[in-house]
Parts: sequence; C-alpha cells; structure tokens
Amino acid sequence: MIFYKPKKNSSHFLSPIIVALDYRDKNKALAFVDKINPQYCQLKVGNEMFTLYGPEWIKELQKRGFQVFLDLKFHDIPNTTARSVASAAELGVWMVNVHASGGGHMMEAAKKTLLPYGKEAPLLIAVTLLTSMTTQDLQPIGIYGEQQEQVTRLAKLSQDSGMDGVVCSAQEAQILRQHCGSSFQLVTPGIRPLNSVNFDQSRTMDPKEALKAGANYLVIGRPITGSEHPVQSLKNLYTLLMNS
Ligand SMILES: O=c1ccn([C@@H]2O[C@H](COP(=O)(O)O)[C@@H](O)[C@H]2O)c(=O)[nH]1
Repeated sequence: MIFYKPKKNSSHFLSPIIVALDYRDKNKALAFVDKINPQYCQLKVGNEMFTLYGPEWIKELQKRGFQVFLDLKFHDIPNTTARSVASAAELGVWMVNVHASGGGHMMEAAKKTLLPYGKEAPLLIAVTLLTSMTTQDLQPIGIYGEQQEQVTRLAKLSQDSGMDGVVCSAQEAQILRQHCGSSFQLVTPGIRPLNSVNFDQSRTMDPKEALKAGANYLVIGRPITGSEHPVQSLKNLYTLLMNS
C-alpha cells in the first residue's frame, strides 16, 4: 500500500488513521484513549467535546502523546477566522480546519495568521463538501451541478489560497490527486469498513480503498468508538492497513 507521506510534523511516521473522538462523556473517552497508543492514530476533537470540555481537553490528550486535529470548521469573516485559527495554533494542535465556502479572502487570512508559527504551525485544512451531503443537497442551497464539481472547485480554491489540504470524501480522492498534485493533504471522513453502518454519512468508502484512491488520512468515528470493542477495532484496522 502506498501512503501519501504526511507533510508536517512528519520526521516520524504518522498513522493514516484519525479517530473522531465524539463522546459526550469525557471519562468514556478517556477509558478508550488510555488503552491506545499514539502509534495507532491521531485524535480528532470536534464541536461536541470542545464545547463541553474546552482547551483543557486538548491538553489532556496532548499530555498522553497524541497529535490532535481540532475540527471546529471555522467559517466567519476573514478577521474572526484568522484569530480563531491563531488561537488553535496557540493550543499546539497538529491540524485545524476552516470551511472552504468561506472563500479565498478568509482562507488567505487564516494562512497569513499562521506565518509566525513557522514549522510549528498546524496543518491548515479546508472542508469542501460535508461527507453527509450529495448532489441532491446542493440545489436547495443554490449550487447547481454535481457534488464532484463542487468539491473540485473548492479544493482548487483552497490550494490557491494556501491551504495544506482539504477535507473531502475518499470518493473524490482520485480526481483531487489529478487536480491538486501529490503533496496536497486529503483528509477523508465517511470511512466505513465492510459491514459497518453509514448512519448520516452519504459519501463513504472502505478504508483500504480510500488509501488506494489517494487519501492521506482516514477520519473514522462510530465504526470504532461505537463498536463493542473499540480498542480492538482500532488495532485491527491499523494492522489491516499496515499489512496491505
Ligand atoms: O465532511 C465531513 C467533515 C467532518 N466530519 C466529521 O468526521 C467524523 C466522522 O465520524 P463517523 O462517526 O465516522 O461518521 C465526525 O466527527 C464528523 O463531524 C465528517 O463526517 N464529514
């Protein structure tokens, strides 16, 4: 299996797995985190846990040696977004994101605010089209065209605006590799191993197929955290990917 090499903080190998830590109960999250090793995955903190537990939660995970993806999907005027991204950088997170639909000026401002952090800056990633959405969801929000066109358009805008990569579905990884090259980071939620439930995800892909298609990182939540044996599910997935 060819892994697209992580771009930043990558003097050592990083697992391609990012576990979405979407727990309401911090102790339940810790019960999982304390049984795994940063070798297996990075951890993603989203709106739910950050709203409940704030920056202290990030520190608790970092203290345990994990790289943290702060998935707050900033989407605001350029000044506010830039200041939010700088606040994320102050937390020492590994990856942070904004919505590409906030536009070029917003993304450029976010990029600029990270310049003083140099090599310590988090990877700055833009969300193209949420993996829960399909072409049918686009027309009601005034976008006429196919999902893949929209994702490609926003990915190119993100790259031109200085983003390190995008959040997209693994279904778009192959086409984005053609448009954006090999060093652009593709972070792909909607990962569904065989026989797992889609829940609210629409644009899904199997983990091995996702890496083959060109994804750098596989974001996976409920198929691991909601499984009967989350730690074993993570280890099985890691082993599967490493031995492919
Ligand atoms: O387009 C997007 C952007 C972010 N997400 C987040 O990824 C995880 C996926 O969790 P699953 O349980 O594996 O569905 C979740 O935290 C989302 O907020 C996404 O799914 N799609």
